[in-house]
Order: sequence, then C-alpha cells, then structure tokens
Amino acid sequence: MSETDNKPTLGRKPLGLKRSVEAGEVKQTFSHGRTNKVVVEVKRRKIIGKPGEAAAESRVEAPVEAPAPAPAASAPVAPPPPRRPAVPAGETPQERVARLQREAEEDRLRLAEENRRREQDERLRALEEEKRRAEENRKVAEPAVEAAQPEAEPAAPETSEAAAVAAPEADHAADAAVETDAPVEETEAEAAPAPRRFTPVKRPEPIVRKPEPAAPAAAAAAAPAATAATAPARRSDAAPSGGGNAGAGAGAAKKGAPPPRSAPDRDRKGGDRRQSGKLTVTRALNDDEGARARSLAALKRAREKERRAHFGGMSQPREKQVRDVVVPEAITVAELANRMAEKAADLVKSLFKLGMMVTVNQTIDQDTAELLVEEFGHNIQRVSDNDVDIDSAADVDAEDTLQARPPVVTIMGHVDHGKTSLLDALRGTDVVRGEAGGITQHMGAYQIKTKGGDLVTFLDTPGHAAFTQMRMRGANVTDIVVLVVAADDGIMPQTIEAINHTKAAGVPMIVAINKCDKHEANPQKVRERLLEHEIVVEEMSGDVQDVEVSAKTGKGLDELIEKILLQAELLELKANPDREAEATVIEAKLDKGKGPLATVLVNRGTLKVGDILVVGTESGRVRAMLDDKGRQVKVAPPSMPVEVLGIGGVPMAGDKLTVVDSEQRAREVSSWRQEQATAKRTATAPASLDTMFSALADKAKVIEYPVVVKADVQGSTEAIVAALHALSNDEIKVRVLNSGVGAITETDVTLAAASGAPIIGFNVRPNAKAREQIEKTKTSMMYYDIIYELTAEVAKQMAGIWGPERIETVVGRAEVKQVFPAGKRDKAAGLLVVEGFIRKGLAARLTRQDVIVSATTIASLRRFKDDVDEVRAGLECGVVLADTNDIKPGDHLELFEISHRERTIG
Ligand SMILES: Nc1nc2c(ncn2[C@@H]2O[C@H](COP(=O)(O)OP(=O)(O)OP(=O)(O)O)[C@@H](O)[C@H]2O)c(=O)[nH]1
Repeated sequence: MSETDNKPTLGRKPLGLKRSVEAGEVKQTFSHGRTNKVVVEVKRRKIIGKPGEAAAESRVEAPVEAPAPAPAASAPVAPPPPRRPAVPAGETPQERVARLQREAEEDRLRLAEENRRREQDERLRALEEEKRRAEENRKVAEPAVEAAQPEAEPAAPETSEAAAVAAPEADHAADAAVETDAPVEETEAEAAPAPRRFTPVKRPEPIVRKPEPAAPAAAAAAAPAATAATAPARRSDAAPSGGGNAGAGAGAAKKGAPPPRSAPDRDRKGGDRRQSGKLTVTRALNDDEGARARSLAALKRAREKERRAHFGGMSQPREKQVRDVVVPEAITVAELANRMAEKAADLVKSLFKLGMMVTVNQTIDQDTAELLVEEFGHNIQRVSDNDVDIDSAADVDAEDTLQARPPVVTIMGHVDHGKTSLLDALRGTDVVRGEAGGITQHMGAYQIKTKGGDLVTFLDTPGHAAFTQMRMRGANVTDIVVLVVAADDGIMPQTIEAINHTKAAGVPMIVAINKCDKHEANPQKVRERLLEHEIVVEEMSGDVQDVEVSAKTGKGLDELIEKILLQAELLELKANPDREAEATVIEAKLDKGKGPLATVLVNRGTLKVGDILVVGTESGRVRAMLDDKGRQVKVAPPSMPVEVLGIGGVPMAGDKLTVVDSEQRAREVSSWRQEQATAKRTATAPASLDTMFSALADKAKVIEYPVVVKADVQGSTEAIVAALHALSNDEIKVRVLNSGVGAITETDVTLAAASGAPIIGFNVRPNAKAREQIEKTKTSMMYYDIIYELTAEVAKQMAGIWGPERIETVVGRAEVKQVFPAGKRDKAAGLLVVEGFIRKGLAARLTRQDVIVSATTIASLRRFKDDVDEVRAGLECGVVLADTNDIKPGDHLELFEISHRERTIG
C-alpha cells in the first residue's frame, strides 16, 4: 500500500483496514519444533502523528464536492501509537512472543478505534453536506410553494423532504451536543447558518459524566420531537436526499454506532473510569496517552465477578426440591446422598447425630435410609431386590396358552464311552473327528428331526472329569438324560457322577449301553453294576428304560429315539410360544468377527431377531440367530437351541436370558446385576482374630502359582479354572489372576508379566499387540487344546516351583557322655555311638529329654586324637558340632542324611 492510495478520487473508496495498516507475520517458535504464525498489524505512526499530514489526510477523506469549510478542522487527530517500552535486554523467546502478541493486540484495537472514529467523522461531514443541500433546496422551493399556496398551508414544510432534512440535522445536532466540543460547534455554525428546527437531543448513552451547563436540558426537552421526526425520515428519504455519501452516513447513524469522544471529554472521565459503569475495550484503549490499558486478565476478573454476583444472587432464593428417592434394601451413604441430591457429608452428620458412626462408603439399611430421607424432606420409595431384577418364576403362563414342545435330551456319560459318536449317528454328522484329542470339551446343542417328523433337541456334554459344571448344567436344563455306558468298559467315575447329577436334577433317565458291536461288550454286566447306584433298568424289571446301541453300526438307534419320544410323551412337555422369550445359556464365547456369541436354549416364548434382552449381567439386542447347522433363523420357538449375536458381553454358561420391553429396562437390570456381582466378589468374609492370623500364617507358608487363563468358550474357562484349583494343596496353591474368553490380549500379558505368571491359552492365541508384549516382557506362554494335557503340564510346573522334596534318613544315634573345651571357644562332646554310624559332615539334631535343642552338622570327628571320617555303633568318639556349644552330658544326637526327590502334583 502506498500513500497515493489515499488521495481523493471521483468515487470514494470503501473504507478498510488496508488503507492505513501494514500487516506482517511473526513466526513464533516453540519447543519440540512447534511453530505458530501471528499476524501483526502496524499503523503507520509517522503519518498520523504529524498534525500537518493529519490535516492533509483529512482533506483527502473529505467529500470532493463539499463547498463548506473543510471539516478537517473537526476531524479528530488519531492518537499517536503508545510508546512501546524498550525491549528488555534478557528477554526470553517466550517473553518476546508474548510481548509481540500483546503489542499486536494493542495495535489491532487501536486501529479499530481509529477506523471507527474516522467513520464517525465522515458521517458527520455527510450530514453537514446533506443539511446544507437540503437547506439550499428549501430556499429554492419555498418561494415557489409560497407562490402556489399563498397562505393556506404554512405547515407544508412538514413533508417528507423536510423531515429528511430535519432528520440528519437532529441527529447531527444531538451528536454535536453530546459528543463534540468547540471546533465542531464552530464548524457547524459556519456550515449550517439556517435556523434550527430541533433542539439537540441527548442520546441515551450509558455514559456517566458531568453535563454541559445548558445543552442537556434543551436536549431532553426536544428528545421526543427529534426522534419522532427522525425515524420515518431515515427510512423514507435518507438515500435519495443524500446521495451515496449521505446514504452511507445515514446508514452508519442508523446502526447507532457510539459517537466519538473528544479528548477533553476523555480526560475528564479518565479519573473516574472504574466507577463509570461498563468498561469497553474502546474506552480502555482510548484512555490517557501513556496510561496502561486495562489488561485482559483484569477484564476477565471483572466479568467473573459479575457472573458470580449474578449467580450468587440467584442461588439464595432457590427453593428446595422435594424428590422421590428410590431406596433398595441396602444402600451406601454416598449413593443415597446422590439420589437425594444432598451432600454426603450432611448425611454423615445426620447419622452421627443418630448415633451411627458411618463413612460415606458404608452401607446402611432401608430403615436408616428412610430416617435420613424424611429428615431431608424427601419422599422415600422403598424397593426390594425383586423390584429391580426380573422375576420369571412369578410369571406363570396360563394353561390354555401352553403348546407341546420338543423334548430336550442331554447325553451324559464317562469320557470316550461314545456320546458324541452316538449323537453323530443320530444326526448323520461327524462331530467326533473334529474334536481335539477326540474328546468333547464344549457343550454342543443340536436339534434333529426324527423319521416321524418329531423334533428332539440334544445337548452333548463332555465326559472328562474337569467338566463337572457343564454336566450339572446339562442335567438342569434338560427334560431327559440319556446315560451312555460303554458295554466294554462298564460303570466309570463320570458315569456315577452323571447318575448323581441326573438324580439331583430330578429328570428321567434312559440308559444307552453303547459299543455293543464290540466282541468284549457285556451289556448285562452294565445293568447289574447300575443296580449298585439304584438304577434298575427295565430288563431287570425296573422303571428305567434301557437300550443296547452301537454308534458304529447304528444298531438300536431307532429304538433309542422311540424311547425318548415315549418318555417325552409321558412328560407332556409344553410351553407358551406366544410371549417374550426366556432361554438358558448353554455356552458362550467371544468371536473375533461376530463379537460375543451365546448358544442358548429357548425355554419358553419365541426369541426373535430384534428382541431386547438381558442375559446374566449383560444386555443387548438380538442382531442375528444361527441354528445348529449355522443357518440364519429369524425366530426360535421353545426347545430350539440357537446361537445369538448382539449381546453386549460374554455371558456365563447357565445364565438366564430374558427378553424385556425396552433398552432402558435391559440396562437397568444388567447394571443392577453387575452391582450385585461386584458386591459379591468384593465381599469379605467376617473377620475374626483367629481367621486373620490363620490367613496371615497361611500366606507366609503357602507358595502361590499364579496363572492367567484364556479359553475359547466360557465353559472351558470354567472347567480349566476348576481343574487348576483342584491341583492346589496345602503348600502350593494355584492363583488364577484372571480368566476369560477370547484371544489373549495385551492386558492379559501385562497382568501376567506383572506377577511373573504364565498365560494358559486353551484353543486361543495372542493377538498381534499381545504378541509384541509377550516378546518384550518374556512372558511364559502355555498353549493347549486338550484339558488333561493342560492339567498334567501345570502340575509338573507347580512341582518345579514347589521344589524337590527333602527326605531325611536317620543313619545313626549317639549319646553325649561328657563335654570338654576344644580350642578357645568351642566345646567338644565325648560320644558313644549307640546305633548306626556317625560321619563327619552329617546333619545332626541334638535333643535333650526328647526336645530338639539344635539342628547342626558334625564339624569334626575324632577318635583317640586322630581325625576320622566315620565311627560305627558301639564305639566312642569326640565331636565338635557346628554353630553350637550348648551341649550337656546326657543329650542325644540323631544323625541323618538329606536327599531330594522330584515332586509330583495331581
Ligand atoms: N466299536 C465302537 N466304537 C465306538 C462306538 N461309539 C464310539 N466309539 C469310539 O469310541 C471313541 C470315543 O468316542 P466319542 O464319541 O468321542 O466318545 P465321547 O463319549 O463323546 O467322549 P467325550 O466326549 O470325550 O467324553 C471313538 O474312537 C469312537 O470311534 C461304538 O458303538 N462301537
């Protein structure tokens, strides 16, 4: 930008910052290579500062055609930029940046103020010009009007044109009266000699100042007239009468921009600035030259004070709100305070007055809570646990809504007796071959259609000892149990366990004697052995159905199905399919792609895609359902096993799934259940001194073997944890730091690494991040896919930690006959070897009247002043014992050898 830009031209250039401002950029450099660019605008101080040049500039700004005396005289000279303090010598880059920012901000504000002032001046000049022209027009028009209407309408000047003239005049007069001082008044007097039609009006500016002696009174008197005439005039005639400049001026006037203040005015007010009401940035910056502008921080403080005063004033008369407080059977003080929207400390104080010393985290009962709620003026709403949780037992379906449903049959038996093979044969599939180690490790759920078109749901349970929980669950969700006993193997431990589970669940049993194709098969022996467990089969004139089958040849399978259907008919299995579904989780896992998956068995109602559900401590919405063959299904009627997608987390096998009507209800129930589960987990057993000391003693003695367990399905996790706990004994205990379902994650590795624990992965592998972490922390990993290999290996490792077993073998005994000094400090004992032998270096226990005095070793052994290695029974010798001189005649010495043996666990 050059100076010539400001020279007058025919058309006025729009006003803008560019005209008098130079903009530049300051690059700030911070630590870590960060930079920031700050735009710095600089006013050319040289030009504005000199009075002569200022006048020239004012002339430039004046309208070209203005014949009136140059209003330059009235143009306020822009204040010179404040003198910057000298740059301090030891200024740091940060300080420099801060200074530059501050200066830039100051410049910007000053510039804005100057622009505003210049606009104001232009507006004034435009008004002057307009007024002058209007006056001229009037002078020209008046004789003509007078000629046309001699004396009839002397009020005619009150036309819109006249109003248009009056408007700027009034505006200007008001402005002049309020804001300008001597020079402006002089200019006005010269420029507008016409008689005044309005008295200047004082603007309703919120400025507190001492009024000029005469002006305000006159202004106040004329105010209504001036505003009444001004408003329509501005709207209708401002543009046509004033041309471009006048229009702009009127526009500016319309916006009501605050009028500029003259220097003396400012000086007058400078002293009482703080008391003068609202402090604007303009005022702050236009203060006395050289005086410091009010800092931003000060402005902020003032605003904050104002705000506080505002809110403080409001909070006092606020009325207390009475709330309905939902109180369960037990609630913590903090939670109650939260529900009452009161301060926990106040509640504690009240309880203190009631004689109860409690902390905010302590739980109080419902009655105590009621006292508090009433004391604080709220209403209590007592709820019991059942009000929150879903009580499906209370929700009984009417008899007429029930319809026949397929039977649920659980196949149980000892490991490798052919359960999966039998099921495969029934389904026409081949699950056995896919199983690791040939054993079932999950619970499988399948539905088959018989030749007659009947549906039967089968649950396959694992036979291995570790899966007790799964077998128990299987027995609990089923209608009928098929006990598979291999004819060649007979009754085995898990066969007995299955019998007990079945009896406990109170469900009917059908015995399938399998592997009857084998030549060593002895079904009769199986029947007889079953008698020992009070199972009397039909063949033995009992009421338990039995059937000889062969999964291999398919023998007896139809008969088995027949018997199942017969049994089901006797049970009259029914459920209401037309209601919200209820189901039981058979198995649950975390799938990498699908998220949490749960295999559920619908107990009643029909589960549909889109249903909102609560399952254990989790909630969710059924996104999709897959049947046992992996096909998508939209609905699952009673007795159908389906895999459900869309649950928020992995539920526990055995959890109940319930469909609820809203997501809010689902969340409410699941979070309540989560709270309960947490409370249960963190609940501590009542402490007594006895239990405390025994726990401490245990801690000191027992070696811990920490592990982290991750498995593919929830049932396996449970089984592994149970199996590991079973390996613990009084001296070494397995401590499962964490167990879960799904891939081994970074969190698992971090946890394991912190305790030096190995991670046991059952059918799962670590993810990429976890692998990195494993490398870094050198965490020991143990991967398995067969549970008995896992337990065997862990048992071996535990034995290794435990250390080899120390075995003491007593090899001799001796009696102390006499004691005599040996050397300066030691004592020697004269012994008679009574039994076995004594040898140098052997471990020995010195006993006095059968109480152990010391455990030591034979430091030296002599016979007749000669050092010897060994002395046999019946001979006398002299010994010095290591680390002890507490020897007396009559003491006995027991000599033993120590050996170590590898230990085994399990
Ligand atoms: N000869 C003969 N072999 C059978 C028969 N049924 C199963 N087997 C074999 O017995 C072995 C074990 O069969 P599984 O079906 O895996 O036994 P399981 O009871 O399911 O075993 P877990 O699920 O691990 O408890 C397999 O090698 C089968 O081939 C049968 O009727 N006859």
